[in-house]
Amino acid sequence: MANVKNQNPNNHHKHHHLHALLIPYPFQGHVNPFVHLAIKLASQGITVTFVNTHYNHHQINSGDIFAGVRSESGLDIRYATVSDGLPIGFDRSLNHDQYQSSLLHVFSAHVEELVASLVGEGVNVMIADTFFVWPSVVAKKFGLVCVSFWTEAALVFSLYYHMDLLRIHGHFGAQESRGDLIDYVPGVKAINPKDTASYLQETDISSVVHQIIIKAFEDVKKVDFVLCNTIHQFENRTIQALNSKIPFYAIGPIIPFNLQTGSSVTTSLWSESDCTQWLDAKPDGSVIYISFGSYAHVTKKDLVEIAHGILMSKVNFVWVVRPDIVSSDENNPLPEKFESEAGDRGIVIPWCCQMTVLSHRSIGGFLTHCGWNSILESIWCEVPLLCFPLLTDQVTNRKLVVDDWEIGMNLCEDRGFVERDEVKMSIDRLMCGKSRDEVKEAIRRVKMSLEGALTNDGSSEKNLGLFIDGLWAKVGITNGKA
Ligand SMILES: O=c1ccn([C@@H]2O[C@H](COP(=O)(O)OP(=O)(O)O[C@H]3O[C@H](CO)[C@@H](O)[C@H](O)[C@H]3O)[C@@H](O)[C@H]2O)c(=O)[nH]1
Repeated sequence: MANVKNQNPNNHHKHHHLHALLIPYPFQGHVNPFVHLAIKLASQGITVTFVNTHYNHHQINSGDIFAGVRSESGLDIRYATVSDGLPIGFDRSLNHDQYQSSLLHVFSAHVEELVASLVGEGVNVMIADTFFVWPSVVAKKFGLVCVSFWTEAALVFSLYYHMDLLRIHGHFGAQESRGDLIDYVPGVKAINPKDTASYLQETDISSVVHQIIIKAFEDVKKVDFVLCNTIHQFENRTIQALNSKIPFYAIGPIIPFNLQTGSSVTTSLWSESDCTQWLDAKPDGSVIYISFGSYAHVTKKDLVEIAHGILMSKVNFVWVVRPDIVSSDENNPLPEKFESEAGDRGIVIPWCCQMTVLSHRSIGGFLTHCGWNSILESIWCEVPLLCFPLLTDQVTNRKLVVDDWEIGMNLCEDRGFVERDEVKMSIDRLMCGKSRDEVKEAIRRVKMSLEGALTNDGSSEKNLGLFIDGLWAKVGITNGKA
């Protein structure tokens, strides 16, 4: 299995034992990197207990998701489930705010019960998603070292971390937000407020998501370590500045490499369609892959414009149209004759194994909502991006991809206005325009940085080592062994 190393027999800490409890925010874009972090840590000889919610466990429908990895590679990864506070049949997509409220107010009580039952098994570290509002409290209660895992870019972390500064300057939480550049956040080069996470741009900051973010970023100031799914080379200054406040380790990219070598952990919350045979029949680089991730909704109006733009462009496509992409009570959001008009040029599927699709030789572009995992996976597969950010960090990720790294293009210049002619033109530009070669070249360079970070003396591998040393030191102290 790629990226999985054997336990190091010379580990100078062999007399102790680390056992980490990993608790992802229960969304696909968080579960995926947590699963691969679990494998990474277990490959370093750490015992891991991975926690899925009952609901996600039920959706994944594959029993103990680590059974295969355990038997093939002997990694000590255990699996536990916990209630998110709602019945399994509850429609979490349709009732987003109730779901988030349950995670905000109820989830920690269930987590505490689980942790209480596991401390007897030697759990001494908790690695929880930064979006949770309770990690430092729960960790303290059970005497665990507390680690926060941030599954987005360090830039986004830094802006949330400095919300108080943004507030003082009137860039967050003001009745009328300022439009001038934000040029005072340590380690962050001047940024247009329009490029910050959508939640930072909203004037009403009383929503449940705002309550979560505000509380979560108070809590993260009390944890022992932060891990981030980025690389030093991408966000050097931002990471350095954060490091002066909190031990912050860039250990990315954490993506499903194992899919390329056959051994895998099932994480998909929807069942996957296999389109490999269809892709096999298409010429190299001729297909655009389209997906808007697992979380965001798209309006029917925008979806219809995109559909027409795709038809007009004449390129081949694979389009993931999640069953709830508009809303789970809207069954068929695409224009009536879309699939028949597309004919053999394209397929529409509810979900797929994204890494398998992206790494197929026929894929030449990715129309994406700019979820952070999608960006890392696309870079890894050297697939240029067409950006259609919808909300949250996706807005900032677009800036990184298009303006800073130049590895992608905008779908629409005005984010609020999607129009079929512009969609067609953008798809054509990405797939066969003059600037395509430059974008391809840039993405190759960025991919090299990602690869470099993962070599033995690469920055992410070094940071992982430093983090684990830090864990040992902390566990030693909390165990009174120093
Ligand atoms: O058909 C599909 C579509 C997606 N994926 C996978 O699902 C994950 C999606 O993650 P991401 O691209 O980050 O998007 P979201 O699901 O939208 O993720 C949420 O979480 C991310 C960070 O954790 C944020 O960057 C996003 O904005 C937020 O919406 C990726 O690993 C994809 O490989 C599949 O396997 N099959």
